[in-house]
Amino acid sequence: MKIFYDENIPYAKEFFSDFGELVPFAGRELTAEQVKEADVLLVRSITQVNEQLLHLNTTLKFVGTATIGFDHIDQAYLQQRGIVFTNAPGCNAISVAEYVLSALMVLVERLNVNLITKTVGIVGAGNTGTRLSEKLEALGINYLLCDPILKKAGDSRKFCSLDEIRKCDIISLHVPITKNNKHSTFHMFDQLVLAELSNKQILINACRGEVIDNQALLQLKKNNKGPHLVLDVWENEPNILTELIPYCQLTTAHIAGYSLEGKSRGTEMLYQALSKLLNKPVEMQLGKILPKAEITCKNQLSDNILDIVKQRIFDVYDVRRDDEIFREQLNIKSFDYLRKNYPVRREFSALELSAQQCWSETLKNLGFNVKS
Ligand SMILES: NC(=O)C1=CN([C@@H]2O[C@H](COP(=O)(O)OP(=O)(O)OC[C@H]3O[C@@H](n4cnc5c(N)ncnc54)[C@H](O)[C@@H]3O)[C@@H](O)[C@H]2O)C=CC1
Ligand SMILES: O=C(O)C(=O)[C@H](O)COP(=O)(O)O
Repeated sequence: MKIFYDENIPYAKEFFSDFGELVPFAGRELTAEQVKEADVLLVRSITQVNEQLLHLNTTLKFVGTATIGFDHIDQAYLQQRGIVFTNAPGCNAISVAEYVLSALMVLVERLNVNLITKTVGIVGAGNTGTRLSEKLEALGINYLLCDPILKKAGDSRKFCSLDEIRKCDIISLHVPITKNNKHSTFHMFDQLVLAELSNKQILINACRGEVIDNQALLQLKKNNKGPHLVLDVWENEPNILTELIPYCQLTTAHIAGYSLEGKSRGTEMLYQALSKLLNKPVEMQLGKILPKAEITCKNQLSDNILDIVKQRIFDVYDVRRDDEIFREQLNIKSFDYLRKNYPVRREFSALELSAQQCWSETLKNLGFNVKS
């Protein structure tokens, strides 16, 4: 069996060697000729999987993307060919939620904001939106959820409209990119919507770049208007609108979901799905492969709970590191290079803390590994 896998899939060898011959490929460069003998194709979000790629292949049985997003997959075509498809729902939801939290902690400092008095509007209450809401709840920060699809499906949580979200102090986007349906998200934040936002609000996009009209955003910012921006994702990646970068408070190369755990969970989920398809026992576990984290905790300088939480968050992940790399290196290295060579980042759960302090419960609820 020939298993073609994107070279950026972590632990592919560990998980898939027993299934057959492994053939790595560069995500944006895979051709129909190369993949024509594949039995299994494992991709990440940058490989377009469609008829154009697969028309020479007659052997493919399984396509897996080690990501939650599947806008790069022509599912109807795969179905028509009888090829089993799976994505990796939730694999990186914690990672994105921790990215957002780290960004909020930076902006609290920089803009002198009292988070406890603010409301965060979460658009999309799926895996990531939910993880984020849980972390905000742990901190006692008010939030609103907008997800008309889950509301209609009978989700018992309280939902609000997008109009209400637009009035929130902080808006964080966690929707898939969709076009031509009732709940399309393409340019959900277009010129008209963006123009309504004030320069006191914060807009965070860590889902898909096309949810915000980037040109309209740039024009607004050039006119000294519009919200504070945290942008992880961009229209037309990897050829992004670099003019927007100086107008962002924080800006990164689509790495919100790139914790080691987040990326590797995607691999593990594909391994589980392929094992099921081939009736093989699930013998490998990510927990046994992941290295022990090396995280240094800085001394906490305050007894204020939010300051303590902020320090522990930055100990594990300070988004300013990625923002600096992006601003300094994007002229020299490509967008894809920065993603491919992303430094190791761990999730809060990788930091073991003792439960002696009164704020331990808060840290535990945020996802830190608190031992009693
Ligand atoms: N920056 C990054 O590294 C990452 C980006 N993503 C992106 O974030 C998106 C969300 O991720 P997950 O929460 O894991 O996906 P998910 O599929 O679990 O949740 C998405 C939610 O959005 C809702 N939704 C769809 N259209 C909507 C609309 N018009 N208004 C409000 N809600 C709507 C859906 O009902 C669903 O509950 C992914 O589709 C992906 O494109 C995901 C992971 C990492
Ligand atoms: O899971 C998703 O959806 C994402 O956006 C991933 O973080 C994308 O990562 P790559 O597949 O582009 O490495």
